[in-house]
Amino acid sequence: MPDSGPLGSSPPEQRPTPPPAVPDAPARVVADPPVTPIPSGFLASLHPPVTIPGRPPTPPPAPPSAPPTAVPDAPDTTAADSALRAVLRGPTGPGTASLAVAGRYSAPPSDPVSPAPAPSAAGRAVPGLYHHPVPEPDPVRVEEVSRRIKRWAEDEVQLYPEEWEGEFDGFSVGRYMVACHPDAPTVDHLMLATRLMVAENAVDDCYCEDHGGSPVGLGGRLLLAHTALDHCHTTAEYAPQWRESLASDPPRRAYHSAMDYFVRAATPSQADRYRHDMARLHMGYLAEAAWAQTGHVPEVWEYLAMRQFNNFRPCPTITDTVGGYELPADLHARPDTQRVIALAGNATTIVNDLYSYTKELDSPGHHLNLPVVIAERERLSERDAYLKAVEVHNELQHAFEAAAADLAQACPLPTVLRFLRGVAAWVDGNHDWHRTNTYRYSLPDFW
Ligand SMILES: CC(C)=CCC/C(C)=C(\C)COP(=O)(O)OP(=O)(O)O
Ligand SMILES: [Mg+2]
Repeated sequence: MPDSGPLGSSPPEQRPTPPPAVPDAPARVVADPPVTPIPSGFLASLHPPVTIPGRPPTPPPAPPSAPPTAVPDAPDTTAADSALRAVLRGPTGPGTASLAVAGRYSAPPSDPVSPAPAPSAAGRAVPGLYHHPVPEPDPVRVEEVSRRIKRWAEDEVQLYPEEWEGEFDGFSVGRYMVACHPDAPTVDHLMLATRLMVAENAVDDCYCEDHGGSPVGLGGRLLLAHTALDHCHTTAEYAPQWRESLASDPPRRAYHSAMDYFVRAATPSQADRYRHDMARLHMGYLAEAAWAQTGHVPEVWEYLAMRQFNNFRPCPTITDTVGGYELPADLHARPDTQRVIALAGNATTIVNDLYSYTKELDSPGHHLNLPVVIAERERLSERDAYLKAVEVHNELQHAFEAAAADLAQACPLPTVLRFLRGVAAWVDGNHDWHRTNTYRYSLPDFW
């Protein structure tokens, strides 16, 4: 990798072989356009109305028949949301077209607060969950990303044995990443996110969860895998053993290869941002594992703190690399940017807790997720705990949108606005993938 010293660099023979038919060329960073209009009501463009061809707009989903108990679900048209909509719609006027997010905003202009139609793909949204529908992901891109990622998984990193192929296909990572990155300029850019997503899930499944994972010894495995992302700079005597270790199991091969592609497309500070986020993720895995080993059920706030680390954060924070531009490190490091990112990660991860609830109840052991922890710690029925977890999610999602609006007002630079739109697109795409992935998830029977 370009940013590694001599002892840490991968030898040429370990580099992934570019596929022969449609090359996975390294994606390039594209300069951000020099446009600086300050948006009024930027929030609106975070979640533009979704229009599905051939369908008239339809009203928003009806509220759940059993409404949440503490914090009422907010409709899609609150004052804060209106502001957010305007901000994230992006600037208008001469020279601003390139700031619009591709695909996402291609529908004819309409009332920014008009409700989105019912989603076209299968899968029901969690009743009462505050979310924003997304346009159907571009099927041509989905197909191409799906084709390339399978080739990468099978030919470049030998990720899974034959019997796991159905599960790999059922994960639908192509649909996931196309929905989450509507502004990716090319499929090569989408592949950066797709490889990392597959690698992250391989580590979670094989080291932590149901494909051979265990809390026992997890720290050692994670640390060694982390060196595929953050190279080991060691002595001449020991470096070859470290290099060999990177090819020694599917999770490490996947991390190593996915990171290699990513580093070649990212700036050094983007790569380092990703490493930092992955260290956070691994710390979260370790806290979850430690609690599993001792049978500890955390307080709800402690669980939420753990889940802030065992979290999707590394996915939305690469939105600029995948979009072919860079949010400069000093803007990324601002406390208000960090708050936006943390809230986005937290909302998306609680979405996972809600959609994966029944899967996790059926899995071996006592799998913690937010409804389970609330039920146990606050002595609520499973249903009431689940409904409360929906409210927790909604509050996090609203807080994310409010924080994004504040940041857009405080720092209305084009790259900041585009990054905010990218994070919001990731949040919405993540929800859509969970909703539509009926191979993997099903809702409980609480309504
Ligand atoms: C893609 C990525 C960074 C994943 C890291 C953490 C992770 C696997 C999640 C946030 C998803 O949660 P969970 O492990 O509960 O996943 P499933 O419910 O099994 O889909
Ligand atoms: Mg889960």
